Amino acid sequence: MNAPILQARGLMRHFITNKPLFGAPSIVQAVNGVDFEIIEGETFAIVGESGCGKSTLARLLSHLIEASEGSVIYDGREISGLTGAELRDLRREMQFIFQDPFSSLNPRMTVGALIGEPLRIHKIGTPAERRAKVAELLRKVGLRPEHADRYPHEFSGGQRQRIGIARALATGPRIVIGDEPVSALDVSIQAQVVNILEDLKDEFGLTLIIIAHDLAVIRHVADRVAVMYLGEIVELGEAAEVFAAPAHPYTEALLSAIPIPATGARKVQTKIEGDPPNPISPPSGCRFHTRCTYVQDICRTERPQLRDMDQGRRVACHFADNMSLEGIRTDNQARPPAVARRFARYSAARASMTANTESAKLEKEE
Ligand SMILES: Nc1ncnc2c1ncn2[C@@H]1O[C@H](COP(=O)(O)OP(=O)(O)OP(=O)(O)O)[C@@H](O)[C@H]1O
Repeated sequence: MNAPILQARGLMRHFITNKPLFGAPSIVQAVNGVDFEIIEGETFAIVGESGCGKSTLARLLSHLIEASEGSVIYDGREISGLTGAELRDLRREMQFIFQDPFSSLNPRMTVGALIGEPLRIHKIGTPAERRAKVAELLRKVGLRPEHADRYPHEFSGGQRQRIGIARALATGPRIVIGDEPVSALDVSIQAQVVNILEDLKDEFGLTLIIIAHDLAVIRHVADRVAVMYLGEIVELGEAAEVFAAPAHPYTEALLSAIPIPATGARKVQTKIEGDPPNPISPPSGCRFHTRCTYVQDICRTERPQLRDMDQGRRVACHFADNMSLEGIRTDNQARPPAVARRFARYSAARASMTANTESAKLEKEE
């Protein structure tokens, strides 16, 4: 059974901006209290519109920035307390792939130096071993060892992102976080790069966290998906099932904007109008109520909690109930085998976490 490798608990990050609103400093609620766990070996996607807090969440998970409140637990340890060797281990074990392959690679370094740099920083191997590792990684991402002597500008966008992937894999990480890893690339090569990432994930036994504003990018690769709106998670569940039957009106609206592959047409079921509200002054009640087709009075005043529904799904909506999940197969037998396996793994991990939390509570009480 795979255990949770990363957990967010009541995670919050607020920024104080320099632009005062009515004379007082403004506070941007970039991430506003999120709870979830990522299971070792899964591909976990975080999706939502631009500005909803995805990148801030990724930076919190990897301890690149401090949380305002709440905690991140990596492999059973709270990361805010890590220092020295433990912090270096975390940096080695958790690597990033950035959005823009044009600006994220230093143009003055050769590809070999770029891929080998994390090995040098972490003092892994001799120079000869590092060169051999660079050659191996170049092959793994579909490039050639002789490309090590060239410079990033000699490569296409897709090739540069492969170089970024090779660099991320150099230190043998356990978790790779791709922050919009393909959104700067031509649509025709996005799938290639995502597939390489997925293949390498299986080969190296990685846990993959993919951040995307475009659901089409993660549709075929994510095991589970967390949908964010204005700093909060509004829906979380098995990707195949969230895609088949979205329970939150925002997820439904996001999905309706995905082009239908055969025709390129957009399947418009639910309209999502306007831009997301400003996270400096988010709407009261449900943050999505100003754009929700199904809005009711209660949505304007009471904030819905993220609650457990059927089949590991968690949803924050006053009106999401089991009815909206009726399209989902209820018995594990009827699921496609891969989904059934992942679901079993996830349910078992959740059950063990709940049991651990309960026994910790009991110990505390005793
Ligand atoms: N250092 C910062 N100081 C002030 N505000 C910030 C800072 N970093 C992020 N924000 C604000 O926090 C909110 C969330 O930003 P974030 O970059 O995490 O969103 P995102 O979903 O990743 O968006 P995008 O896809 O456009 O990068 C935005 O309103 C952003 O302007």
